[in-house]
Amino acid sequence: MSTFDKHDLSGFVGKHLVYTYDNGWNYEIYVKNDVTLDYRIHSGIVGNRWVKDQRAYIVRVGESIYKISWTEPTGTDVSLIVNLGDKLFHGTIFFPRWVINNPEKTVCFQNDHIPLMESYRDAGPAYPTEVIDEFATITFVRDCGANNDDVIACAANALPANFPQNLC
Ligand SMILES: C=Cc1ccc(O)cc1
Repeated sequence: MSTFDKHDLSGFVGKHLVYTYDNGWNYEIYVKNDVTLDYRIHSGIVGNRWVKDQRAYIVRVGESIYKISWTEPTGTDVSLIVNLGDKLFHGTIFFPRWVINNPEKTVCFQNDHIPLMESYRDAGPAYPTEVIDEFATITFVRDCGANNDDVIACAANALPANFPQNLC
């Protein structure tokens, strides 16, 4: 029997995190509410891609441990473990083959191009899936409250050079 309320996401909703995967890819997420996240990619094969209002499954699996999973209009599937207590993060990204072949096609503010992303997904090729399975180091965490549209509001290449220090 767990000692915490697995339905209570109040310790996670509103969190804004910046983290770097062990492969060097730098990412950022904002947990907008119980079922939604925004994210921005700073570097890696799809650096400068950003997304708002991605629907996600968000669950609490430990005192300060959460899991976020979703499937994208591109056909990319993602599952993240965020262990706030130990500042430990792990991500698994399941890229369809077409994204690996042409990552630049997904580098945009996705919300403005959903039908295009779905058409790429449907055209494929989907397989073989490329699985990226990496730990990450959380370098920045803050609380921004729920449903704050100012947290992620531009591409990474439009941020000030001192980001995220300018937010403290
Ligand atoms: C493909 C999106 C994505 C967003 C955040 C993250 O940590 C990994 C993948």
